[in-house]
Amino acid sequence: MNPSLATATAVSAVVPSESELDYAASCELPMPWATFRLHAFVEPATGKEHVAITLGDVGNGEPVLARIHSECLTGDALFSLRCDCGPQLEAALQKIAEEGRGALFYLRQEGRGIGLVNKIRAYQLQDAGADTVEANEALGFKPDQRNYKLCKPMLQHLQISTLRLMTNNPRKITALEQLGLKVVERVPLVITRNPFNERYLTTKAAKLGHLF
Ligand SMILES: Nc1nc2c(ncn2[C@@H]2O[C@H](COP(=O)(O)OP(=O)(O)OP(=O)(O)O)[C@@H](O)[C@H]2O)c(=O)[nH]1
Ligand SMILES: [Zn+2]
Repeated sequence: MNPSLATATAVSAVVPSESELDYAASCELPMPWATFRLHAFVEPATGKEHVAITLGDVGNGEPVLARIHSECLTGDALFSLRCDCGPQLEAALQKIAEEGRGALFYLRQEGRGIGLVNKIRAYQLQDAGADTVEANEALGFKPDQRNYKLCKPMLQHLQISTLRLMTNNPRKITALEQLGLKVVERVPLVITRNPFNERYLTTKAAKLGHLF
């Protein structure tokens, strides 16, 4: 690689920016199901790094099969059975590969926006009997602190205008529509229950409106 190009790219990633989200770089990402494309973005206000993973021609105007996935280190990377995040991530990438076209947005809003350490505090309260909503509230947080506004510049960058969204969460669709984004279809993403996530999934349906 040309060394002057490497320097220019690295410097541009740290130049202060007033935009909501800056595109940084993209590369090929071979996965077990297909070779996807990985796009990196930086949120100047927080320094958080977000990614989108795409397959096929997502910018051709046709609705895009998409997953907007919130970070869950325990479920996505550490095989935790307390939630359904890891299997949902895998199922979404598999469905996109089956269609040959789609996008997954991996947003760094761990623990429904409260962060990893607070999520572990919430799990500790759940080990003592609280449900997932009560635990957030006991820590002084709303049940769901997430914000999907970063999806807008990511979608614009990828020239995606309409989504067929893989989710069981109707509040996520409402939040996206309030941002002016078009969701033309909800594609369910239901994962097999296990004894460890049973109560969590039941609480999500009863208190957070998830459809299973
Ligand atoms: N605060 C908190 N966050 C959790 C807990 N369990 C999972 N999470 C986080 O919840 C987020 C995923 O939320 P879900 O409700 O499973 O999914 P969703 O994105 O709202 O809905 P789907 O699109 O149907 O998956 C991730 O950021 C996880 O880290 C918990 O008990 N407490
Ligand atoms: Zn999870």
